[in-house]
Amino acid sequence: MIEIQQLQKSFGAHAVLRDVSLTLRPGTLHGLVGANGAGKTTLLHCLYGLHADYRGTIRETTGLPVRPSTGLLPYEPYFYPRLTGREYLEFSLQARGRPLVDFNGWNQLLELPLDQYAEEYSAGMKKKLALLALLVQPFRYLILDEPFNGLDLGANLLVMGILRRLRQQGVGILLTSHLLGSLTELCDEITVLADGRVRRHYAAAEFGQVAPDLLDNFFQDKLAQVRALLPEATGPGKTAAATH
Ligand SMILES: Nc1ncnc2c1ncn2[C@@H]1O[C@H](COP(=O)(O)OP(=O)(O)OP(=O)(O)O)[C@@H](O)[C@H]1O
Repeated sequence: MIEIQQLQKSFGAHAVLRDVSLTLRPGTLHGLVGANGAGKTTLLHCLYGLHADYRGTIRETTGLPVRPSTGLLPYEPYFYPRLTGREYLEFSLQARGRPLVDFNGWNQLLELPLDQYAEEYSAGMKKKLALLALLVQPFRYLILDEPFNGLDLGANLLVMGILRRLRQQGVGILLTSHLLGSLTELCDEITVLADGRVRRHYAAAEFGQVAPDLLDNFFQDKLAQVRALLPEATGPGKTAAATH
């Protein structure tokens, strides 16, 4: 199990994470929700060791370091120029000191042109390639930053099926998404971040409360402002906006 306790991370004077504690258990899917800028990516980067200058503790309860047993799917995967998809996969394995494997089985699912330069892939294809690089390796934990973002409908369903299967095999998966429906369908628990803190942690039985809470806590005043900016139409065939 990975335990994050009282995590604090700032960029200069900007305190992004003020006090965040959560756990990632093997064999569970843990969803992380929060508004744009809430600090989700920052949290994942601290967890993966991309930021070292945080306060608080992040530890695997066995005492082993987190990084060697963890794979990260970045929000926007980056690929070196003039590297084919296949070469990127090979590089990913070599960087971890793993032997090369046959990519064909997984790629029959994701259908990427592996002999084309990765930098020339579409955004969705880049996401799939970064995901493929994780799927061909054994990891105890996966950290997935917006795994559904940019994927087509079929790939979304496929990835959901893959994540369920990995969970069943004991992998602990922490993922961010703005697609609340996907998270409630998939996850065992959901943590909502706001103001640099855990606003609330939800067990699966409480998922029905996530959307109403988000609406109540964060958006009710904004919806009132939308109603003020776009008043209800008054006459037949007329819009309020058109009367301005
Ligand atoms: N390298 C950086 N330098 C300075 N500020 C940063 C840096 N990275 C992130 N931030 C700031 O930290 C805050 C949290 O950013 P982060 O990317 O973690 O949010 P997020 O919850 O993942 O947002 P989104 O839903 O838009 O992806 C933002 O205000 C952002 O501007």
